[in-house]
Amino acid sequence: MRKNIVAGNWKMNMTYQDGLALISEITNMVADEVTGSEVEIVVCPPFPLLHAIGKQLPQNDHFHLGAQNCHQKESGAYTGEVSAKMLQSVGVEYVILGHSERRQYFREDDELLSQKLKAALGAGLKPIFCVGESLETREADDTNEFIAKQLQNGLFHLSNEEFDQVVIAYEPIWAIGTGKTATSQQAQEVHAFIREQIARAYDAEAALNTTILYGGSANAQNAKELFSQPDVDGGLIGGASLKSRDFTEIIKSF
Ligand SMILES: O=C[C@H](O)COP(=O)(O)O
Repeated sequence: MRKNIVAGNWKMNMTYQDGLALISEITNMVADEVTGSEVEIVVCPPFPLLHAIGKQLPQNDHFHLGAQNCHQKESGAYTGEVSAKMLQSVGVEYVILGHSERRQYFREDDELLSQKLKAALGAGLKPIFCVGESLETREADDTNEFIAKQLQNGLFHLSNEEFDQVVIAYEPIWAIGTGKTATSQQAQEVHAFIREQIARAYDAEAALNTTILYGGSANAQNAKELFSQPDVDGGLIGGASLKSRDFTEIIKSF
């Protein structure tokens, strides 16, 4: 079901104490703003903070807990890893998969991501699946081809029922953490293209019902313009999700 979502990806930031202080500020600031609105806020802290942050989230339809990664297996001898089932057991509802930082630094490829998607869905989690091109790809005018391939190889093997649970995040790599945001027109073009690809792989209804978020230097100043685009359903926010005032402003941008 298509929704307006603002997801905060804290990445590898925040100690336990800092995280609790941040979430308390966010929930206090946001409380009145979201009453009557339909926006979903997904908070994605690092693993050690998940349970405690989940406990601090108001028990209403607006706040949801997300993780930043999961392992592809359900359990076993995988030292240092965390399974989707473990995440689900501490109240996690969403999990970010295919983030460009994981593709780049941890060599996660389409094959592995396909397995992670299955594991997440099998544990009842909703994947936030990231796609996005490098600057080189954009400058070579290959953005659409690249995104189509990421969707085809990483995501479109899912059944209709599985795909129904997925949120897509378009995150141009050149815009992540660089302060260089895609223009609202650039974001809209790619989001519309992603919807076309979904319609081809599944059907028009699936395309219409999929939530597609934009990520990459989204902030309190540009969120309104980005979110006003017809195919942009919200944002996956990195840096600005670590500042309560900025994150609240972004949430208010719908
Ligand atoms: O997951 C979030 C994205 O990577 C965007 O990060 P950013 O808002 O710091 O550019």
